[in-house]
Amino acid sequence: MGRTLIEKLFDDHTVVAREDGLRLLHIDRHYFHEGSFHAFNQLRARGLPLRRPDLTFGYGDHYAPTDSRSLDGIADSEIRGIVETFEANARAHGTTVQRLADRGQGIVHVAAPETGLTRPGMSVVCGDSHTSTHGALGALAFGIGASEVAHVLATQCIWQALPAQMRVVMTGRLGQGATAKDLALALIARIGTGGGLGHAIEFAGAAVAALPMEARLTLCNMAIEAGARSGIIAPDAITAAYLKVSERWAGLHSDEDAVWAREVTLDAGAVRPMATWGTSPEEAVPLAASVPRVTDAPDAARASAWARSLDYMGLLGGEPLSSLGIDRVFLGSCTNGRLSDLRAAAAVLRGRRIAVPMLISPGSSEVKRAAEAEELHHIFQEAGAEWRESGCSLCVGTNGETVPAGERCASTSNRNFPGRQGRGARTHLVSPASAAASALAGRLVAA
Ligand SMILES: CC(C)[C@H](C(=O)O)[C@@H](O)C(=O)O
Ligand code: SF4
Repeated sequence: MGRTLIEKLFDDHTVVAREDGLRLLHIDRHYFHEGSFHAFNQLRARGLPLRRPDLTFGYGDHYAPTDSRSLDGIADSEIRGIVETFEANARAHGTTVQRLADRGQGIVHVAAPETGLTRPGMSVVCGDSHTSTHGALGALAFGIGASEVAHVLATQCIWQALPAQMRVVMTGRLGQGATAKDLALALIARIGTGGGLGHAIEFAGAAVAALPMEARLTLCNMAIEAGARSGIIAPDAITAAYLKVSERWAGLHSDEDAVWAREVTLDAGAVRPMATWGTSPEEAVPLAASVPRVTDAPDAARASAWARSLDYMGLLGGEPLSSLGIDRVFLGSCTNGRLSDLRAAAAVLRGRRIAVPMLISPGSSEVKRAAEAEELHHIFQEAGAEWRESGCSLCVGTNGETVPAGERCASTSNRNFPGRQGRGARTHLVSPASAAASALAGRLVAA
């Protein structure tokens, strides 16, 4: 029987296979950020050394201030303490670490792939759900919990069950003005945030094959919002060009006769620029459409979820999205903080002035340097936007940057749960081009 790419990578990394189906997998890359301090505490409590400092890489991202690159620039002593602990743990265990002022600093899911650390065929884990991003490079990549992080620190291995295999085939060519972010939102709107639960998703089809690498990273990043723990795309010539290598990774693809527990087909040509209207990534519609009414809900469960979402978002239902005034815009995050994302926004903003505040945080310090080399920052600043340093920033607000309660924010990040960008903040997830167009209009619109 044929195997899927994920099944092959599981087999390749299996050290021990237990009778109950659990496998002990060897981990090729373990990335960590400030949030992994619990795991380092567990390691210390048990008096264990770090098994493979050479395969463990730290990135300061969640608590990174975007207005300064020095620890002293962090006014909040609790936040400063978390960043200090992160750096101290890396130092104590001799890992590579990207601190605030280091050239390689950035959001782990942006900075690690761009330096070629994540490669096809590898197993990659991080104590962070969006580790699925790295699957865009043909790696078996998934987020793990704190006690699992401790296990990896101590053994460089992890026990895992093989997930069910799901294939999402995206046919045709991406529609006019639509991006990988819109593809992801359209998929999640269709299958729901539980659509990929218990599954690893392989993205395939002509529309996926045509996506540049940064767009693939965006797509796999959002696999977790569809409920899956992993997203993966078979490596090809685009992967090789991105990594600047000539390999072709023979065998790193699903066999023709592989068996899929679930298959979904999406016509990419029909996908339009999307936005979320509610408090779940599945509550998304085309920007040209209207907010749904509770009475449109397909079932009673959805009707009550929608009612709660509309209430939190300050909406009645029925409003055209383009009539919704916004208070601010965030461009950044591990979903859409890469150079191509900044270019897409700059193309919309060039020579124009924004109507509402816009904060731009590049996904990594390298993205920042590359954008400045192209003078994108001048376009942003002349448009009136704030050009900041790299970090998770307004995606999650753990660095202290938040959206004030009641404000509506068009954001290129990946989550819109209540309070995600700050207590009472109202998030509308969009692509970089739509975020820029919305900043100009002061309303939610497509470019
Ligand atoms: C803080 C971290 C563990 C969390 C995650 O797992 O994804 C964060 O990155 C997020 O996006 O919510
Ligand atoms: S940018 Fe957002 S989604 Fe990505 S790792 Fe940071 S907090 Fe999580």
